[in-house]
Amino acid sequence: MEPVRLRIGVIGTGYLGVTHAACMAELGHDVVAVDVDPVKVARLAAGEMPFHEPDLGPMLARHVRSGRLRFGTSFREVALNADVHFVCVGTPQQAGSDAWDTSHVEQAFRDLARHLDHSALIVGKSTVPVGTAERMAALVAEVAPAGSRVEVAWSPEFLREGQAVADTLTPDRLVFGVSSGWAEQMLRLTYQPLVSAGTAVHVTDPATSELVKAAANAFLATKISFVNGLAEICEATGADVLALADALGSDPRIGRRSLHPGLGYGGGCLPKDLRGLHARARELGVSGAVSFLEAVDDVNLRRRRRLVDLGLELLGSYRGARVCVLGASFKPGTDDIRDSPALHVASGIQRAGADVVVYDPVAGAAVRQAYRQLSVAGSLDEAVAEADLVLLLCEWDEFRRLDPLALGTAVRRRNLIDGRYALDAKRFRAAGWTYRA
Ligand SMILES: NC(=O)c1ccc[n+]([C@@H]2O[C@H](COP(=O)([O-])OP(=O)(O)OC[C@H]3O[C@@H](n4cnc5c(N)ncnc54)[C@H](O)[C@@H]3O)[C@@H](O)[C@H]2O)c1
Ligand SMILES: O=c1ccn([C@@H]2O[C@H](COP(=O)(O)OP(=O)(O)O[C@H]3O[C@H](CO)[C@@H](O)[C@H](O)[C@H]3O)[C@@H](O)[C@H]2O)c(=O)[nH]1
Repeated sequence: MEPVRLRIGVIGTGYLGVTHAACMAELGHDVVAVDVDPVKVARLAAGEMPFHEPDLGPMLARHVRSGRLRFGTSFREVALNADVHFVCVGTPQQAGSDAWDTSHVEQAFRDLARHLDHSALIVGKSTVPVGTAERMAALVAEVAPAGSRVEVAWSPEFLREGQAVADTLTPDRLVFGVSSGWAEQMLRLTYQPLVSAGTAVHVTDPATSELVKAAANAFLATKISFVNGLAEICEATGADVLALADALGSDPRIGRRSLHPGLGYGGGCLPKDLRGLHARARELGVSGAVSFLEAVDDVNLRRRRRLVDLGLELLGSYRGARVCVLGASFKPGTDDIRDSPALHVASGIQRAGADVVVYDPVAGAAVRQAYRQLSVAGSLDEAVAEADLVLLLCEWDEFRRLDPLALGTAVRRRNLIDGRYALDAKRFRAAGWTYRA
């Protein structure tokens, strides 16, 4: 089947929206994207990336130059120039509650639908509480101009930051939560090159598709906390958690991926989606059925406290000590510092009286803006100089290559905590380091 050139709208140009918009252009569609942040839109319209994501910059610039990908702030413009719209706005955790804040989603549907006077499909991609698609369909019916035919579907996104382009263009699966054959057909046409290439397509109802996404992230978080709980038993007994994870993960029913122990999960997705699912279950009166999600969250946060305590054990006191934190983003490959475990630990150690200096290969600017109280080094050498304790909290390749001898001459005391099990303990111990993971 020949690829079809569709007119695609993208609402929200954050990590998900920009990736989705550029990849839709890459699949051959004409794309127009809108956001409420005019500064971000101006940068994107000039072909510039507002955040760090490997491989995305050149693709974005190429499609902006060719005119196939456009950015703006006018919902009317998007409504007039597209037939399939993807809503990619943020759904952060509500202040003072575990629930997802869906106000941006509601606003986006409202602002788009009131301009849609033709036949169109609005596809939610944001991660939301189950039942949101149904609510949005009712909202659209209320605000769309009389005579228009606008349908709502939900197709959650599973991309990982740092691999966002590859995950979008070669996903494990596509999930189409639709209420009609027409909506399914529009989504199949949108993703036609991927469907033709054999990507698994799961066609279901919107509510199930919303739950698939929340369940996937809750399951990944559970795997990570499971191995991290065992890491603490290993610490108490001298057992080797990496060997345990390898042996456990080689059972295909369990799998080795997302079973890497360490400081635990952070970012703009896993923490808030786990809590959001639990909060939704509470609203539905079934929270007991997923009560383990609370334990998953507790184990995850316990890892951060445990790391602060471990540093104290090594130093005796944080007062007057210089502590170097390597890595600030929530994982390598991104400058995203939302719910960053590394920065949570860095702030805790600073509050305990240490002089903390943070270094990250790409997230330095974001840290300077959001954590004004932390000092941020411009280079690895500057960060490690005269340190009493080095903490590796995000496993960038630059840190994996650290030479224990060279590092040993830069610091004041050879204390190292490898919060991500990324370094060779034997090499560091042989070079005189007190190494803990
Ligand atoms: N980041 C990821 O890797 C990823 C992957 C899969 C799913 N998701 C989900 O996708 C959604 C977006 O996540 P993100 O990481 O891209 O968030 P983000 O904060 O990076 O981006 C959200 C964008 O939406 C814009 N926005 C807010 N309200 C708007 C409105 N009414 N109209 C238009 N634009 C609006 C914001 O200005 C911002 O640019 C969330 O639900 C998230 O859980 C994210
Ligand atoms: O074995 C592992 C794997 C990950 N992590 C940590 O877990 C967090 C999340 O990692 P990852 O899942 O790779 O990153 P995200 O980009 O947050 O992606 C998750 O969240 C996205 C947003 O919903 C989903 O689309 C993805 O499928 C889902 O993997 C990071 O802090 C990692 O350091 C571990 O500690 N151990």
